[in-house]
Amino acid sequence: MKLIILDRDGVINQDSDAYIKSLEEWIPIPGSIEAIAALSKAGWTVAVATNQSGIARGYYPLSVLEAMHARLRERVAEQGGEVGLIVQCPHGPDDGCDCRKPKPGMLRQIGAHYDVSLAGVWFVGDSASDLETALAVDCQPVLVKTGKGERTLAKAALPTGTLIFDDLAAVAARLLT
Ligand SMILES: O=P(O)(O)OC[C@@H](O)[C@H]1O[C@@H](OP(=O)(O)O)[C@@H](O)[C@@H](O)[C@@H]1O
Ligand SMILES: [Mg+2]
Ligand SMILES: [Zn+2]
Repeated sequence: MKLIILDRDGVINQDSDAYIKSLEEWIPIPGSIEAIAALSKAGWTVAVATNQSGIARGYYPLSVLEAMHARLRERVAEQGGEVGLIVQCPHGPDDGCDCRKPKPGMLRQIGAHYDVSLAGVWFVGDSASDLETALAVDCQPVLVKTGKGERTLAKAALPTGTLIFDDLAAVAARLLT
């Protein structure tokens, strides 16, 4: 099974240090919707694993988060593709949950959902915690320079073997060649 797992904010849509708090603030990164559609039309299953501590912080309700994910599915479907399982962690940093990245609970949930091994599965993120999450379950860490990606690159050495791309469109182009 061709499975790829994406972080959301900073990879699929623009991110903000003030969180993405409304449907209006949910703005796809140029090329990302098309990349997801192209991958899915080529037989890839595209899943999403996203921290959403804004829920626990009371910045936006679950209904707004669900509206954002419905919009994502809508936009990809308009391009003839589809989005697979979207898993979110609504908890805060102090809630001690098992799903908040860099804990790998969401990736494990995706692997179990599709009944596949996560070994070598590309996990595409923009932050260091995404890369850490990938390593925890033997996924292939992939960094994009969108969102917080440039900051992640500048901050510290990346895990050995991390693949680096400008954006999700470049990730898809590599996988589809
Ligand atoms: O990149 P993903 O996982 O899809 O989502 C990240 C968001 O949940 C938010 O995560 C927050 O981190 P804290 O949750 O406050 O540590 C901040 O980094 C925000 O800028 C960001 O929008
Ligand atoms: Mg992110
Ligand atoms: Zn959680």
